[in-house]
Amino acid sequence: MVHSQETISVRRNGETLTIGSETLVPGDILQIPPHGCILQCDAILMNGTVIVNESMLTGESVPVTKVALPETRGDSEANILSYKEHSKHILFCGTQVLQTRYYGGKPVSAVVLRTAYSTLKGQLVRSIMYPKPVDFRFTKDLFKFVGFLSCIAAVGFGYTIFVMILRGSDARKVILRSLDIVTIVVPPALPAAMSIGILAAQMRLRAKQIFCISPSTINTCGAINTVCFDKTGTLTEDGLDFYCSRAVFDRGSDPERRKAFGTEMTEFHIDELPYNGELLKAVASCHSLTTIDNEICGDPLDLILFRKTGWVMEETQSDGDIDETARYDMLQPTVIHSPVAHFGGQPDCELAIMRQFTFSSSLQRMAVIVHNPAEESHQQHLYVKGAPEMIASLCDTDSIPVDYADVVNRYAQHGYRLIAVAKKEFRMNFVKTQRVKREAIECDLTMLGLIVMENRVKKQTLGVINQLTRARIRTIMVTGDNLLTAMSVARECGIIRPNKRAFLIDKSPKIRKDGRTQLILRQSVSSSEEVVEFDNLSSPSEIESGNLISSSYHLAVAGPTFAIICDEYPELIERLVCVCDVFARMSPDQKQLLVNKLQEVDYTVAMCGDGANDCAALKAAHAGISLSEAEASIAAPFTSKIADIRCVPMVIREGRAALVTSFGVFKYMAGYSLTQFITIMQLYWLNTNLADFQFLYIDLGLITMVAVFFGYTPASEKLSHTPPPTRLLSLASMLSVIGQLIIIGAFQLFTFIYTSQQPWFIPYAIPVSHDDEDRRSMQGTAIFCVSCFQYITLAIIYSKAHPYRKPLYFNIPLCITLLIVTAVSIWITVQPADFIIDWFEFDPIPYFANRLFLLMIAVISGCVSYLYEVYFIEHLILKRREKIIKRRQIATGSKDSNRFERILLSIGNEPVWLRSTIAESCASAPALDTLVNQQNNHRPTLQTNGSIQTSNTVADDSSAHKYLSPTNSEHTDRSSVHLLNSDKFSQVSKD
Ligand SMILES: Nc1ncnc2c1ncn2[C@@H]1O[C@H](COP(=O)(O)OP(=O)(O)OP(=O)(O)O)[C@@H](O)[C@H]1O
Repeated sequence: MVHSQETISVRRNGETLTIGSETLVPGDILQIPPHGCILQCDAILMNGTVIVNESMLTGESVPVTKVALPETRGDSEANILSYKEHSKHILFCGTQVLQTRYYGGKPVSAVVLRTAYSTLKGQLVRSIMYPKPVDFRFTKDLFKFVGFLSCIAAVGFGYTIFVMILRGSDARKVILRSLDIVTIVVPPALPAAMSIGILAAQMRLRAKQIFCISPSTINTCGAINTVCFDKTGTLTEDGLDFYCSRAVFDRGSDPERRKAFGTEMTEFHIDELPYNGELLKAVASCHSLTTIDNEICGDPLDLILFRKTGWVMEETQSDGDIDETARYDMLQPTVIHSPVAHFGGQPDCELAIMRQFTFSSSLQRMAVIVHNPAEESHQQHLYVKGAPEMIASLCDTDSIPVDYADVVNRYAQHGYRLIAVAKKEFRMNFVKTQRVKREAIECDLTMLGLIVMENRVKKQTLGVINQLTRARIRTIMVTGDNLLTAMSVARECGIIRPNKRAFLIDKSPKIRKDGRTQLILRQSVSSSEEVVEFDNLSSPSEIESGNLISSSYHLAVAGPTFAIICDEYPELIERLVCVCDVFARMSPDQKQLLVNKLQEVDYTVAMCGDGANDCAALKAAHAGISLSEAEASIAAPFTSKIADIRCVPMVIREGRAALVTSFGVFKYMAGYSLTQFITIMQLYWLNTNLADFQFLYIDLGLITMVAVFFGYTPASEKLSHTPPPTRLLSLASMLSVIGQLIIIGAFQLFTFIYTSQQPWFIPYAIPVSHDDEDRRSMQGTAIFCVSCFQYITLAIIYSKAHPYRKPLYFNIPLCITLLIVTAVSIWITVQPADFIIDWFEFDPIPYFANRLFLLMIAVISGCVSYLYEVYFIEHLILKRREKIIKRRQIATGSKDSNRFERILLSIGNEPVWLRSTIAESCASAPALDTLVNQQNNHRPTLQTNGSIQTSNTVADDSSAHKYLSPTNSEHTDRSSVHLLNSDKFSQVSKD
């Protein structure tokens, strides 16, 4: 079965894969489209043929083979491109690596492949690897405008035939001239000219270490109004710091207090840990690290934890005798052991990793089966580590401390990243361990403890988020991490503004009367300790009038609740994505779904991320920006070598500059062709034409040179409040081009008439011979001279692009070109040399005063054009547009508030209003009825200005902070989103 269509869609259905209605069986051959695709379970397929094998159908986990890798090149972009270019077949499929290439200055290691592999495994075919084609209104408008120009060409075509026949021209001349008109009106150089701004922007981005593999996306970036950020590695540092571990101890016979967390341990000491140091053994063995060039590589989290244990990893036969790439074929497992006590001593503990279940974002966990050689041969240990909720759901409830949720929430609400660790012991022989299904053994686990990691916000993050907010670009966090951690980080980095209240939507165990899951809204109380700089963000009146993209509230939601809303409340989803700013515990598919939903409500979305779990969203977004050179960059059109989010405003600024450049070039090219069209129409009336040299001077000297340098004006340093127009066929653009043509046409006509009225005027005589056509006419000479300045005026007018580009004088090559052509045009007009008269086939204007008068006509024409553009188009039309945008933003602001209100109402059909408190405050918690009153006071009400207001009786931030601060003083230096603790807070129902 050969599939040669552009895209293939392969769906998993039970144990089979299908393409459309056809079911794949082993042995089937798939032809992969040039841009590649990801198959469900075992393969990233790149441009080639793949034979379907058994493991692809069953989704079996198979080890990745390491292959020899060629020399790497330093240039990151070249590597990305060559990676894409050369990975023609399959990166890995089944048990074989068919082809592997170097990438991003480093070999594509087994680790990278494994990460991608594990992320993809078990999921439906998600995406084509290459960025999707850009669907942008600008391109559509472009085609429409070219269609409009073709109509004008058709009119000119008809006119030419009519005039030529009227003047008695022969058929050859009629055909030649009428077809000439078509090439004049629809300039063939238009596509090349249009890409100049994009190329210049791409070069500037490259200089800033941002590489773009899909240049057409640059223009789209000019219209970005929403940016989704991944959290870990994007907003926060990639490298985490180990903060502490909290082991679970057995505290005796009281079933209530049997399992409890021990104190915070900043070091792993085997003798201080319960269960014989199982937590340490789990942390040391449960990872997917590998050695490349004698260096341990892999997931940063795994790396930090492994280093913290101080244990040693020995991959198969790492004595140098065996080639690194051949080791995966050997059966001997990787061994990790505790450090040797002294020189020549034996390690206390040695563990062999028999099987690895790699980390998966959707499963939120990874696991290993390990064997201790000192134990009986069939005795195996399973160590699992992952998201606390996920691990808890796989554990025996008896093994989970009662305060588990409290402890997890307390760390999470201060922005710590948590990993839970669990174990299981079982007996199984080696062969079975290789075959056993993951789900079959990852159950009935014993909780070993929590690992707490510090995940600091990058120092550049806050500034960039503020910059985007000032430019009224919406920022959203979409992360796979815990909701409370996400909200804390969102507040710290300014996505949740310090002056705003945050609510989170949660699912309740209750079912509504209509059979849908009941949703509840919880309120988070913000700490006011972090003051985010607003600079000149907005005047208070602007905020009051709702002139900000977001309303006065922030909403947050976690993946599982998001899934329920998608399934059971489809009518809410559109409103939700308009007002919700934090999306946590999102699986890779949900990240992509969110981007799609935002696009459906007409947002132009950029996604910035770094992990394999962001690939789908990076590809789905209008502009995907990858901060990593690993797998994310394959899906994203932009890859920043500098791994922080400063690249986002840079890309948007360059995108805006490129977009306005494309607009400018297009209007310039349209203006030029129509100006020439007007000139030609008049000359055809006389049955003459411009001379070859005149055409050459206009096309090469004036148009091509100007068009080449047009895009070199750098992007403005500041992100302006209003985005550039994205519609080519907007009122302003159309009025500009048409108005300029009327002005240009009027002045040319005046020149034509003026010349023919002069006493020295000699009318054009139609030549007798066809072979040596004499095109010299006085009107032709006069119009040519005036039109040269009109082209220059158009270039000056259309290369202005404040506030998206710097002023024209920053574009030195263009300024020099304009100065040279102006000087040459003055010379040609006022005092042409004999050879110029000869080459340009002038019928010279005899008197200097008249030639000067022509120059004056050109100057007046230029001034009128300039004033028309500046005062009529920019001040009247574009300023009005800005006002309309502002008004719309106000309307959107209140619409968002309305949406928010409606969400509250929809959720609150049977409202359960929840007041946030935590364990410590419960002792002094007010009585239930007090809480009911308080809660009702907190109910948001819609204000006249459309914003939502809660009562002033909300506990002030400082008191909330006093209540909610954890005992450890180190916590206080982190911004916190103080949220309810699900078990301990007082739940207040208003039904
Ligand atoms: N190497 C790992 N081993 C085990 N569990 C992990 C590992 N890395 C992450 N986790 C857990 O799985 C969860 C989901 O991880 P995922 O990579 O999808 O998102 P993230 O890294 O937390 O956030 P982001 O989407 O912002 O990068 C994490 O919150 C963490 O609890």
